[in-house]
Amino acid sequence: MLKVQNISFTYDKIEVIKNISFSTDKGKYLAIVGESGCGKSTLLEIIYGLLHVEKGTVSWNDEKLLGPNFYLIPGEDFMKYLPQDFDLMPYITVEENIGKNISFLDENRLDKIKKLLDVVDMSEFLKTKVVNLSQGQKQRVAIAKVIAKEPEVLLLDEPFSNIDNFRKNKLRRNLFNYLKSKNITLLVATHDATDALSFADEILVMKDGKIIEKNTPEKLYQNPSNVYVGSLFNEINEIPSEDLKFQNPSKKTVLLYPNQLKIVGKSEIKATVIQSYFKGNCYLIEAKLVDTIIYFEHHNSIVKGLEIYLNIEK
Ligand SMILES: Nc1ncnc2c1ncn2[C@@H]1O[C@H](COP(=O)(O)OP(=O)(O)OP(=O)(O)O)[C@@H](O)[C@H]1O
Repeated sequence: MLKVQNISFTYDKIEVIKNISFSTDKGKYLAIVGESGCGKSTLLEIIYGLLHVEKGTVSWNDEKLLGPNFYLIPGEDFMKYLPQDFDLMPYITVEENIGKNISFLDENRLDKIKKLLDVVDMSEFLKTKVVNLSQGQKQRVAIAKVIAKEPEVLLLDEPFSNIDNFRKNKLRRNLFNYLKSKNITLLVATHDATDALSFADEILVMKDGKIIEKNTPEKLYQNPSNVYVGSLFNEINEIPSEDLKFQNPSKKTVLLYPNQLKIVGKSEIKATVIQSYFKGNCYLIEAKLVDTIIYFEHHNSIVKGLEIYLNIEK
């Protein structure tokens, strides 16, 4: 089990990690999400041992990790970290880069390199020098290199930030399934809702250096505690309960995803259409409900100014 207890960290007198505690079990994938600057990368750097913390501890299987003041080379042997600015050696080949993390004594060295390149869909670049790759291709090689050592714990910071959508879906399916099959404990800092919702065992939500939620993807998505949490996964509406004609509401506002509002022939909820945005599988309709701008999904675009009636889908 990876355990983080009461960690705080300060950059230039500004506290950017504020008394954080959490744990995650071996073989689990914990996604770390939150707005830019909330402290995701700093947290990963602390866990890996790049940053020294005055307060708090990080432990793996009940053994306390000692941090950068105790090691000349940062990082623990059983752990690997892929930062946002992945470091590869540009003037050697993809094979040689990945090979740096596999022993020369390993009889299956080349097979292992090929298998890793298969995971990241880069097989045809085995003999290519890294300098001749695109940013997205470099990122895929960096992922292959970091998993080559089969660490017990893997920390990834925005691992698919340079990968196009066309390739991203296949890549993350391959990678997350591969890591699961190896029982590698995974922490991923990400802005991508799919990385977290579709693959993580649990999601940790950060805001201003603190953890504000930790739960399964289903529970977080279906019952977001506030608009900040919901908006990390999807467009979300925060609508005054009275505008939705709720009788004796328990809360002043209600959080609803766009697919939870449906146009009906007649209802008590009347809104005026402002704009329609094509989303591929549907249109996202922007409308005004009393004084609130709301968004809902519809199969057609709707002309500006039209008055429509809405119902809430359970
Ligand atoms: N080297 C540094 N010196 C001073 N402040 C820093 C340094 N690195 C990060 N910070 C600050 O620490 C806070 C947390 O930064 P961090 O990079 O951990 O956020 P993040 O959630 O990973 O952001 P992003 O999603 O944009 O990568 C930010 O306010 C940032 O400005």
